[in-house]
Amino acid sequence: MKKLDVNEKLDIRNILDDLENYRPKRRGWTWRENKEIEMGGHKYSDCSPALKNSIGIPAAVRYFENLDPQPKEVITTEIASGRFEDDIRRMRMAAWHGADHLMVIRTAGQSHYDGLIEGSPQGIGGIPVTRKQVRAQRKAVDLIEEEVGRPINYHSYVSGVAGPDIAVMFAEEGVNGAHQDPQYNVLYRNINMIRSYIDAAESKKIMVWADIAQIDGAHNANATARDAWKVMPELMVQHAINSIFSHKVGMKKEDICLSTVPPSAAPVPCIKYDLPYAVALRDLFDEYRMRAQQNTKYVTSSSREATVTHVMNMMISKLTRADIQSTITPDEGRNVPWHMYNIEACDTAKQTLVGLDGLLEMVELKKEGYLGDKVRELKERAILYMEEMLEVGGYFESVEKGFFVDSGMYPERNGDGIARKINGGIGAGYVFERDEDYMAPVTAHFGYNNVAQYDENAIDNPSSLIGGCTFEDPEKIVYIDELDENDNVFNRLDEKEKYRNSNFIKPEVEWLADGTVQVELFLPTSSRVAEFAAVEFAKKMNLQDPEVIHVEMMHPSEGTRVQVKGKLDADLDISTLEIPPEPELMSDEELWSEIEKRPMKVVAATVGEDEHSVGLREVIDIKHGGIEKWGIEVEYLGTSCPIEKLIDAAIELNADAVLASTIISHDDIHYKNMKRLHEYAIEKGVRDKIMIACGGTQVTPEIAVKQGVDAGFGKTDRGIHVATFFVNKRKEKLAEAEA
Ligand SMILES: Cc1ncc(COP(=O)(O)O)c(/C=N/CC[C@H](N)C(=O)O)c1O
Repeated sequence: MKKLDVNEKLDIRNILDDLENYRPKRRGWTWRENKEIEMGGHKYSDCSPALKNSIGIPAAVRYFENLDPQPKEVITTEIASGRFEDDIRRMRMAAWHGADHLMVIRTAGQSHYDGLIEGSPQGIGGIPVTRKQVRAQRKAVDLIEEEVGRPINYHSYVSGVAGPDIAVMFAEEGVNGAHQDPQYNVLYRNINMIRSYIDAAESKKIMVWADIAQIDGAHNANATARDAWKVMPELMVQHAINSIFSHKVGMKKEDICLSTVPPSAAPVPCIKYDLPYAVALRDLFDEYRMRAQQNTKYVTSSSREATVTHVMNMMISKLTRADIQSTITPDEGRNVPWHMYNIEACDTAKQTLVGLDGLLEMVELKKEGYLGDKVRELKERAILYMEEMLEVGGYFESVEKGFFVDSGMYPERNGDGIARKINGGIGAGYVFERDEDYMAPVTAHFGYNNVAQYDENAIDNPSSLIGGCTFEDPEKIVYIDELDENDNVFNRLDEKEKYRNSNFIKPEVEWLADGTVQVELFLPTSSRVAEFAAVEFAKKMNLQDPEVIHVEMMHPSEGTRVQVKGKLDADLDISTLEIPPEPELMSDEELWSEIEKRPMKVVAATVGEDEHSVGLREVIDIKHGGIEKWGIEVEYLGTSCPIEKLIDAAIELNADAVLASTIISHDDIHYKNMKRLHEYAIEKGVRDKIMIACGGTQVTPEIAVKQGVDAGFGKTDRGIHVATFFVNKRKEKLAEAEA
């Protein structure tokens, strides 16, 4: 497979080529290396080696030459739009933003499929996890990890009625991580508990063979409980059940990850619940891995609010321990996640974890007082819970009695837990004892397997009886390409061919050319009215199927913030765009040495009858990277400065340049002022000695230059642009003078 070129989009058809013969490069999970690193002149204590290619957070790009340190925690993003071919593109974006754990949500209800599904049907709320789609994504991720320079863990779920089948396929396809917790089947998918535990033993043994890291399902109780913090005692019990069960099946403790969610969120005083719980959990399970999941229970349609909740969740991770920091997209409360929000979540995780680097070298958790007492109390509640489970006869009986997800905080009970019958649920009665002569010639098979009846020497290697099973001999895998001639990736690719690797683009949020855009409005009316008004405005903007996705009251009558999504039925041929060349910007070092070598003086003012000063001050002052930052001397004449005064001052001070700002643009007065500056400098006989640069929020550089001045600067230009221009222009004039 050709390596990815950063300037070329991932070619999905290439990925699909010869998929039958793709074999995974490796098995097993990869943890990040945690070491002290030095980057950009800073020392980091809790980070891991940087990437070969990556995109730092916006501040890194703008102020720190893309300084992009990677926290020691593995960072997860959950991706599954329903079209795996579009998920692959998002995976590449997420990897560049620091994700090295790509978790693929399964399509709605896949837990109830009683066998593997094949081909590439489109999913709902996730992708149908099929061999072809897993293989295509793992193959693509091989290329993506080459591009960013770090192994990436590919992950999905081993659960549901076809759990063991999924486990075998994951082992064959080189999947690196999986959720596996029989309690999930029982409580949330009503699959028979005996069946679930038998399947789990088989699945876990297969995962052990494949070195697949396991994540449990305790977080689901958080999401399901009435008040999430009320299930803290039982969450520790759930973790214990799945962890020790997994270990007894043969799983290494460092591959057993507890999926732990800070259970509460503001406006509840969340750290008072979340921190004691996080400490208690890590005290009890110090030999296991922590997979810190972010709170999804109290997420609303406000992506800002979700982000703040997630930052507080990561404060908990940093104050205690997280081996995996799993991110939830901040828009989870309103959409199936969009590209941009997966990336926001990754950036939030990276920014927070790196920003809190070294926290525990400066801050210590109190063992006594409120925290110590709560930690102890939670542990006691958990132990009592387990003791009562034993009293009633064990796990199955306690589930039947509705122990789990009761809305009371144990030992308080409200009797509203999720009860399941030991002999009820899907798959009940479908567990059979293996016959005396039962034998399966396969690797990593749990339980009774009478291999000896055929060959005493094959007991530890049953598949040697058939020359190896699919684990040893992947040629034995039966690869099915497609089953449905309509619902498959090839049809979807054809449908969007116009926009694949072409000059045509359309806006999108999750699928190529899906046309979806989001508009943000402030409407000076009540929330109820704003909701309906926003839809009308969206229609006026030619958006089809407009739908309000977020309403936030600023005041009952003064105003409302509304976000609307809709489809824009328009595309663009980018080859028709007139894109001016990017200005070459000089680096700080170059500018400092140029001005040190040859000082520069500039006279600046806001000209005409214009009192605006902020923009010009931003371009001058050191504070926000103004031209004084590089040693340029500026004589500032203030606002409403006559044209003549500005040029006369430049002459008197023997200045190299004049910098004029004009915000007011009525009747094109800003361009008239520029023309006047140019002409007056000629009248005074100094035009060739003085550089003239003019700027303002309404200035279009190309039009400014037509007035005779040397350069125009618009609203996106900053001090660096002006300083670079002055230095380069002066060099040009000196060269002309010497010629
Ligand atoms: C132990 C277990 N098995 C299977 C599934 C999913 O399985 P179906 O949806 O196909 O039933 C889940 C789901 N958890 C939610 C993911 C969450 N966003 C997370 O990051 O953990 C699970 O926890």
